[in-house]
Amino acid sequence: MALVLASGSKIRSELLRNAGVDAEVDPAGVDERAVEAPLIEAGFLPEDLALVLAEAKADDVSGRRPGDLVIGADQVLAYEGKRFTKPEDMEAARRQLLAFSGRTHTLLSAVVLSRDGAAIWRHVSAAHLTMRELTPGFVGRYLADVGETALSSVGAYQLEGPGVQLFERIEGDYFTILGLPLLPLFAELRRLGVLDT
Ligand SMILES: Nc1nc2c(ncn2[C@H]2C[C@H](O)[C@@H](COP(=O)(O)OP(=O)(O)OP(=O)(O)O)O2)c(=O)[nH]1
Repeated sequence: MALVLASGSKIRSELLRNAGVDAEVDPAGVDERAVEAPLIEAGFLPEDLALVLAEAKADDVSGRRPGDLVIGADQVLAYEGKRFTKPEDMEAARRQLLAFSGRTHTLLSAVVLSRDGAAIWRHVSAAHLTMRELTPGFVGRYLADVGETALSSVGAYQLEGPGVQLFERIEGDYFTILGLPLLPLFAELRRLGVLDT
């Protein structure tokens, strides 16, 4: 039985590797926008959207890898009742950061374990991040500094990098913010006998 990460996210595979957890990377082939469209229509909450998408990815990969244990994850940003995905381009990233300036947004990170195409464990956690008042000049210099990496994160920042300079307060788990709530995931992997106790 292999442990598999159904994600193309660099940070997610990095977090597992740095934690000494061997997981084979096998990104899911799920059209996230198609999966979520009817759910958004139906008024699903952001945390439920994240869970559904994480489960869709885990089920997609575990369905074609009999017997393997597959980790699916998804992160959604919620702000004033709206859901944000990764910014399309640098201009969208600039607008998004200025809109969040001085306000608090929430990151919801869901993680699901699936085997043989069915979920066996689900978890979602939230973190609340308060940005300090940002000037257009600062945002411009920040984006020039980080470049296109701003587009690989749902909030247009990487907390472990210069993104931390955007914030005045953070409530919640660091790994939830990076996109993979390691502590509850590892507790379940220990319970399943996959990780050493
Ligand atoms: N390095 C870094 N990445 C972050 C941070 N906050 C969010 N992210 C990343 C984690 C995920 O890769 C991405 C959230 O988007 P998704 O959950 O849709 O995952 P993504 O499309 O990247 O990969 P996947 O759908 O799992 O194949 O944002 C951060 O502070 N640092």
